[in-house]
Amino acid sequence: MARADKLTIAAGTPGIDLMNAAGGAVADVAQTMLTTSDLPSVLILCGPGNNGGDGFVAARLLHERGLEVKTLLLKKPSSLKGDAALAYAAMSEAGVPQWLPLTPASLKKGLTEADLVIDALFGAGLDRPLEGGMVKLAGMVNAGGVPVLAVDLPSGVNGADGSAGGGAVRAERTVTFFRQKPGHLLFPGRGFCGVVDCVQIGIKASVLEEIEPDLTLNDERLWRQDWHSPAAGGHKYDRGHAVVFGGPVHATGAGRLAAGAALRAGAGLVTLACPPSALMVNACHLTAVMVRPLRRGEELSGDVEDEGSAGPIREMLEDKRLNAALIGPGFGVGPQTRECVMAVLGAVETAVLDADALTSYSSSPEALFFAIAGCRGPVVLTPHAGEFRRLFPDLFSLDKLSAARQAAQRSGAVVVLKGADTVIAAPDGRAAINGNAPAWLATAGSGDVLGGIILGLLAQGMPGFEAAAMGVWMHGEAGRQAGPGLTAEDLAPYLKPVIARLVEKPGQGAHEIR
Ligand SMILES: NC(=O)C1=CN([C@@H]2O[C@H](COP(=O)(O)OP(=O)(O)OC[C@H]3O[C@@H](n4cnc5c(N)ncnc54)[C@H](O)[C@@H]3O)[C@@H](O)[C@H]2O)[C@@H](O)CC1
Ligand SMILES: [K+]
Repeated sequence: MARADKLTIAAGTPGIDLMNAAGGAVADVAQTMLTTSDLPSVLILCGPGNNGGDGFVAARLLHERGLEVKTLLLKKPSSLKGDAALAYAAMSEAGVPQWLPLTPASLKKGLTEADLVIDALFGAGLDRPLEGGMVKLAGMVNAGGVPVLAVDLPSGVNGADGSAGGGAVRAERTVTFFRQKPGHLLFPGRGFCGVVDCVQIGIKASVLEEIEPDLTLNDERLWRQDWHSPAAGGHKYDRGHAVVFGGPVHATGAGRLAAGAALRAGAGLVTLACPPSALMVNACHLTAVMVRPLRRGEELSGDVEDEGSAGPIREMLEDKRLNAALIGPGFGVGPQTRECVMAVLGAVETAVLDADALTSYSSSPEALFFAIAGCRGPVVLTPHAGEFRRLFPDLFSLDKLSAARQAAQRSGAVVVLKGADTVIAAPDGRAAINGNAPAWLATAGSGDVLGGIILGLLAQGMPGFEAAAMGVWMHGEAGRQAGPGLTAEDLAPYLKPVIARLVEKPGQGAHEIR
């Protein structure tokens, strides 16, 4: 954002114009939040930098529009610099009532009188967690029972990574500028933002051509051009033949959920390969998905090395029409699983590794990364936080974005670090943060469906990062469509309307974040 501002200012737009546009947008949203009182009263908390500057602009405009405005300042106006100083001067000139210092006493009184609080304390310039007196003031705002509109970011939230180590102001709405920031999408920051409005203030999208951001919000602009509807004269084999390696008779559901989702996501054919003892139960539940018995030393206990356990997998994958594989869900943890993962990575074009396939490498992650390096096409890892920690113990303490990015670089795989704010990261440094997942998606089997969707997209020939990102997005959309009370079984059918909408919306051009 700092570079976007700088480039815009260098191209001839004065910084104060940007600030006036930003403060104007804040004032507009503030008014939409004030519908009940005849003479609404707005309490504006202004910090020492340009975030405070946006607050001064909003104060001036709301005062000019006849609202009662009260400003509490963290620092004396004489310490203000640049655009913030200009905005303060304009506010004073407009006759906004005299400011007061922000103290627990002035805040307490202000909160009893206000219909709305505008938090313009810290935005993009937050350079450390809130501490001491600031923590107390944020706590008072949060306990005050008055709705809060945050300017750019709720004060205390780090825009770059979503951390909020010292706590933060809890906003009902947040107005941000030009583009959403990671802090609006990543938890815990996201939890403080409320509804986020992203408004345009005169920064041209063309500045991004120079900045070349390698981080985006995960939506169709990222991957739509890499996904194609079936060709009119096409054949099912044009869209790949995916294989899911399923678990033993007591753990068949995960593989079935994944296989069904892969087919629904558009793979031409899907085969579920499972131990012979599990064949009947899978066959009883599946129709369009094919089943195939595959002996893999299942009679041996999980901790016994068995060189031969992966032989049948190798044999099966000699059929080169089987171009994409998923292994891990319900598969079991142990050396046999490692054997099978090695066989898959050595033979198939592209693969998704999930659940037990990841956990089986807890004590030897380097062996997995070595095998990934030897795989012909993209490999996607889909760990949840626990699986991630087992595979990348030293990265777990990092913020989610850095953790996923470093994991992708280290493993050579596309990493989908799952959660309410799933991060998708590629080994080349690109990353996307997902924002469409409803809380209802946190349910048993949901991850198996996600693995299956990504598998289905890979089978169709999509590149790894785009397939993973699109899969995560489709999973979120299906969850939204399925709605409250959903279970994992509901998700695959709800992919149908999601895909229908994508088909109706071909070719994407330049874009603006809403
Ligand atoms: N031209 C521009 O740069 C524009 C900036 N805009 C606004 O400017 C903001 C960024 O302004 P700044 O870079 O001045 O930064 P901020 O105003 O967000 O904060 C910086 C100030 O806060 C202090 N600070 C940081 N963390 C603190 C903490 N934990 N406790 C106490 N003090 C702390 C810093 O020492 C510094 O004085 C954006 O968030 C946005 O609201 C908008 O007006 C649009 C145009
Ligand atoms: K703020």
